[in-house]
Amino acid sequence: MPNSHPAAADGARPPQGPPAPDLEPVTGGTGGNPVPAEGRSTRPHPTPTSTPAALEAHLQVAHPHFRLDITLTAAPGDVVALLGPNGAGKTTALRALAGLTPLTDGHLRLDGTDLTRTPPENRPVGVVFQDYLLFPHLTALDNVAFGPRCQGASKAESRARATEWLTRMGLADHMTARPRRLSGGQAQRVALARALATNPRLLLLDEPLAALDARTRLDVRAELRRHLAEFEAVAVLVTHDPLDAMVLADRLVVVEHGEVVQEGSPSDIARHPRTDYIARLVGLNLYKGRADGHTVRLDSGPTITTTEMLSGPVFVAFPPSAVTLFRDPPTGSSARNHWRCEVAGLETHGDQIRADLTGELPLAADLTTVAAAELDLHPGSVVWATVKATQTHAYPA
Ligand SMILES: Nc1ncnc2c1ncn2[C@@H]1O[C@H](COP(=O)(O)OP(=O)(O)OP(=O)(O)O)[C@@H](O)[C@H]1O
Repeated sequence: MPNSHPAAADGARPPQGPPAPDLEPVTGGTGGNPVPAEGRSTRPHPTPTSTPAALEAHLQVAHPHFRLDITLTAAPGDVVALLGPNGAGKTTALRALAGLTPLTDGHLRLDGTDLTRTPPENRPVGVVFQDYLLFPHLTALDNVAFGPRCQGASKAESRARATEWLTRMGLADHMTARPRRLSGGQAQRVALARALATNPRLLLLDEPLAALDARTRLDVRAELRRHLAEFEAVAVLVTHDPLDAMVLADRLVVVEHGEVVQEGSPSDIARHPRTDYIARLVGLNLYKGRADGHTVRLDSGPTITTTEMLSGPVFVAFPPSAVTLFRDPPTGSSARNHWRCEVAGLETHGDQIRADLTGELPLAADLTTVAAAELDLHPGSVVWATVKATQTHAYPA
């Protein structure tokens, strides 16, 4: 989130004021995105050495109290989502890709061209910022035409390209509207058109749907998915929202504490989470232990019976919906797994109640409001949690 950084220590900031619509063309340009005016140069884009877009980056950034060290690679047409908790370093990574935050070490290659030291305005990169950063005094058309114009296209050619992109985005009737007259979803599409109108080889999107209300978000998410599927170069998006990541991206890269903790397809990550953060994100209870046949002894002591036959270090996961709670120690239950727990908290989760349980095995359990009332659950209640072996999923750690 560019505007939430404690200090623009690297000199990157939103535009100080709108450019004149008939601005003299400046050669180069980061997707027509607002880059620091003082950083503009007249050098053209570096010429790619091969046609297909491919990202290969090792991003190392050292801030006073934070260190980012991640490797990112992407094939042409890939949509990669950087997912992670607050402060994980997602925005820092995105800004490093855009050249807005300099690398302390590492490299960035796009289509085989080394861009490590290329200033932002000379990178073939388009950025959609979280709050879009549209020029408030320019029409939608001029906002989008700004990028091609900066790249040296004539005024007529820039406007023609902007018209084409806005039409593709379903905004033909809003060409002359200024940003304040656009809805959130429309402004998002103008920002996307502005980034795409320069034919970027790398498209960066920072929390692209965060500024939208829930209803608009649903529509814009589906639209954005369509546009990203058509985009033939590399797209990297940053998000907190697992749904956005799963819907929009082919590959997720989960970042925690400035490092990549897991990457893979959305379904692989959902099935095999490797950290607590990811497990919570996809709504699973996750434990680490050592398997010996069908029994997994957790590092914290208790055992879980699973259907998989494994040996050595493993993860075991099961959803909160797989947990059944009893007030008394279960006797007739067919579940092989039962643990004594204490209710630490209760919260509404959709039309269910989610119980946060502590004890020999900390876990989350979902139950209906009727079941919660029958069990007379409240913080401090002692309950027995059971899970069938068939509801667990074990995989090598
Ligand atoms: N210019 C800067 N100077 C010093 N520290 C910075 C700077 N920019 C970011 N940081 C620090 O780097 C860390 C990572 O921040 P970053 O914004 O990249 O995280 P994030 O994953 O995008 O988080 P969020 O989801 O909250 O936006 C934070 O601790 C932040 O305070």
